Amino acid sequence: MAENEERLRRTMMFVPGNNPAMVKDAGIYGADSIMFDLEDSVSLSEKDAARVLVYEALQTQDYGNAELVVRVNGQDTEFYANDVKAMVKAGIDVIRLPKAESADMVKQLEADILAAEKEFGREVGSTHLMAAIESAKGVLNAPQIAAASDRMIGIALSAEDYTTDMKTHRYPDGAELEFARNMVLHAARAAGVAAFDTVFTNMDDTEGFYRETEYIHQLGFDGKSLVNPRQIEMVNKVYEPTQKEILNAKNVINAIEEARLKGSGVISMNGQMVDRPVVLRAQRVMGLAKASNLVDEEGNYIEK
Ligand SMILES: CC(=O)SCCNC(=O)CCNC(=O)[C@H](O)C(C)(C)COP(=O)(O)OP(=O)(O)OC[C@H]1O[C@@H](n2cnc3c(N)ncnc32)[C@H](O)[C@@H]1OP(=O)(O)O
Ligand SMILES: O=C([O-])CC(=O)C(=O)O
Ligand SMILES: [Mg+2]
Repeated sequence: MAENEERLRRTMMFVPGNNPAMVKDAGIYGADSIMFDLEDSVSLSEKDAARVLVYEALQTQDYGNAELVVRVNGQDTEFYANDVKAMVKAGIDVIRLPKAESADMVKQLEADILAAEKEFGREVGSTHLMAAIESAKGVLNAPQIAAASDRMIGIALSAEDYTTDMKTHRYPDGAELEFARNMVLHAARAAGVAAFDTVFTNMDDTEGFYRETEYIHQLGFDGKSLVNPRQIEMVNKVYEPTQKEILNAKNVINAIEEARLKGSGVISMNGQMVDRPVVLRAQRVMGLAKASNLVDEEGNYIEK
C-alpha cells in the first residue's frame, strides 16, 4: 500500500476467540479487518483458553492482507493485562478497547501497550489501538477519546451495550442511535481517524441489514463491525462505487493533473468547478474501485 493511500476498513468481522474452527478459517472470507474477540463472545471459564488459541493462531495462520485486530477484555477485568501483553507479544496490528469512556482509559491502554512492546522486543509504536464507544459517557467523551493517542486508528459505536445503557433497545429505524452515530462520526473525523458503525445481529434480516448499511454509508462511516461472513459481501456492495462515479472520478483526477501542469489548483469540467475537496473525493472513489476490482492499473473501468 502506498504511503498516502488510505487503508480500507469497510468490514471488521468479529471472530469468537474460543472457537478454533472460526479462528482458523477467519481469513477466507475477505474481510478488510479480522477482529478476534476475547471479550463478550467468550464465557468467563474460557477466557484463558481463548487468549492462548488466538495467540497460537497469530503465530501459525496466514490471514493474507487483512488487518488483524483483537478485542481485549475491559480494563476493569482481571483478564485485561494478560490480554494486552499476549497480543502485543504476538504482533497484533490493532488492540480494540471495549467500553471506552474517557481519554484516560485510552492513555492507560497506550501505556500498557508501550510497556509490552518493550518487554517483548517489539518495535515501539508498531501496535495500533482503537476504542469502542458503548455508553452515554463514552458518546459524550468521544471527541477526547478519538484524539487521545497517536496510535489510534478509529472509534466504533457498539450499539448493543449502548442501547442497554440508555434504557432502550434497538429498533428497525435506528432513531435511538441517531445522536450516538453522529457524535462518533464527528469525533472520528475531527481527530482524523476511522469511524465504524455497530453490528447488526439478525442474520436473516437481509433487507434490514442493507437499509442500515446504506444509511451509515450515506452518513460517512468507513465501515461496520460485523458478526457473520455473509455480511461482508453486502457491505462491499453498498460501498462499491458505480460505473458513473468511477468515470467521473477518473476525469476529475485527469483534469486536475492538467490544471496542475498549467500551474492552477482549480479547473472547470463540464461546467462543474473541480478543486481540492472534489479531487479528494475522487481519489477515495478510485481507492474503493480498486479494492472492488472494478478498475485496471490505469484506473479504467472493467466491464463485467
Ligand atoms: C454485542 C457483541 O459483542 S457482538 C460481538 C461478539 N459476537 C460474536 O463474535 C459472534 C460472531 N458470530 C458468530 O458466532 C456466528 O456468526 C453466529 C453464532 C452469530 C451464527 O453462526 P452460524 O449460524 O454458524 O452462521 P453461518 O451458518 O452463517 O456460518 C457459516 C460459516 O461461517 C462461519 N462463521 C460464522 N460466523 C463467523 C465468524 N464471526 N467468524 C468466522 N467464521 C464464522 C461458520 O463457522 C460457518 O463455517 P462452516 O461453513 O465452515 O461450518
Ligand atoms: O461493537 C459492537 O458493535 C458490538 C458490541 O460490543 C456492542 O454492540 O455492544
Ligand atoms: Mg459491547
